[in-house]
Amino acid sequence: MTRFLIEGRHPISGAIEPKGSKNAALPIIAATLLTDEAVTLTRLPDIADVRVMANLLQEMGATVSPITNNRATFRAATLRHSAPDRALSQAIRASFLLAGPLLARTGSATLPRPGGDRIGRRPLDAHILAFQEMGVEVDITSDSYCLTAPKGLKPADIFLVEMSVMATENIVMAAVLTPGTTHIHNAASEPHIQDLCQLLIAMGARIDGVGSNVLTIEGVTSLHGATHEIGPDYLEVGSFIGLAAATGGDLLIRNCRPREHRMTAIAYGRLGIEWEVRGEDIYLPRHPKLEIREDMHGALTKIDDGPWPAFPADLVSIALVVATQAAGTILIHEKMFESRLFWVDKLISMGARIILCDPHRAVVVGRSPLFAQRLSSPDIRAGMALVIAALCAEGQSEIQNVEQIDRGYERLDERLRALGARIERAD
Ligand SMILES: CC(=O)N[C@H]1[C@@H](OP(=O)(O)OP(=O)(O)OC[C@H]2O[C@@H](n3ccc(=O)[nH]c3=O)[C@H](O)[C@@H]2O)O[C@H](CO)[C@@H](O)[C@@H]1O
Ligand SMILES: C=C(OP(=O)(O)O)C(=O)O
Repeated sequence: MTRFLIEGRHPISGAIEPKGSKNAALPIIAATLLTDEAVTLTRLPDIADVRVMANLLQEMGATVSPITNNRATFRAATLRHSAPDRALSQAIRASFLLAGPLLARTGSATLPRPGGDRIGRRPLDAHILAFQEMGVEVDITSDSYCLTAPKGLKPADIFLVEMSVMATENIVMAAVLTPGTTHIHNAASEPHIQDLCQLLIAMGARIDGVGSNVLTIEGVTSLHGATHEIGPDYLEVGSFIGLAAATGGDLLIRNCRPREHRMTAIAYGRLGIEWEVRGEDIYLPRHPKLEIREDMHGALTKIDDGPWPAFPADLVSIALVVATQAAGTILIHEKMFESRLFWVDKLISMGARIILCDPHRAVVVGRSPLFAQRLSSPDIRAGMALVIAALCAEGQSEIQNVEQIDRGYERLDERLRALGARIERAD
């Protein structure tokens, strides 16, 4: 089990560039199955989840070049089967994104229950119900989903039962090769969904409404190869902003699409964090003292999450750890995942003053001096939040199960060392 050894209380300083978005790269790799031609991806994050997804494609018969300088080429000239490897599928949530492209290309897909972060129930109902509207026959057992479209996929006027990110992506990928017009209402619209749609359009797909909650897809008979640059990971950017602010550092984040951070600026503003937009860069000055901003009339403020463009669920753990370093009191309300906040007991063991009211709400009383601890990373974002806590804490902390962090952040230790952090990797 890989560990990080972190010595706290050394502010970071310097410049960093975000890697490509994990949550864009994963559906985009799945989308390369929609053509028999080559698709080249640049700014592809070299992270564990991407390698698992690439292995899943290879095992089905696609060729995948090694990832070199964040660039790789995928080609699914022929496919040997449509039942992705069980063990690999169970390692990542995004394996279920193979369902849409496999149904469109081969008329069938057999997948186990996917893996990924254990942060709540994480239903797949929105995917399955929408596939059924497209004519897919579904056989669900306790641990697998067998999907078949014996008469081919049919276009549909779909209203998703919830604004699910991966369900939207799966249905878009199924619909681009389905003759006729498919509408997806109540579609999710996160930057990674927009990124997937841009790749599909570059491959010849016809999609209207990108970035909105209603997508209209005119099916085409075939898609062709393309070269596509993946967008910067706004979750990595939000994590770096939180890390720099909490440790009292200053940071220039290059080439990070500041327009994708307007809601994060509002939420982080409640923690006293402010930054300058410099073209495509964000400059975060040193914040000698973070102070939680009260709402009008001195009311206690809150940070809560929701589907885009609301504050992203994947930044809730980061906001929570930053709040422990800001003077004042704040409610953190995680509305989407039932079990995402349970890791706060680890922060409490480091000295943080937090009341976990119920699985969705935590009250943080800030400015706690944190003390080093030996901790295990429960999921990607809580793992990153623990790294931030350790960088703020007095003494040397050990964070175990770094494999979770490596799923989503490329070479985090090396990149933070370049900013002055005292962090080492150990086996
Ligand atoms: C590979 C990938 O892209 N994973 C992301 C994707 O997961 P994923 O696509 O699995 O997440 P979903 O959008 O389906 O749902 C996330 C959670 O939010 C709940 N929900 C969703 C929509 C809604 O309107 N109301 C509601 O309560 C769902 O029941 C679920 O518990 O989106 C999540 C939500 O942004 C992110 O945390 C994950 O990092
Ligand atoms: C929840 C996350 O990822 P996944 O959906 O891949 O488990 C995440 O990126 O924070």
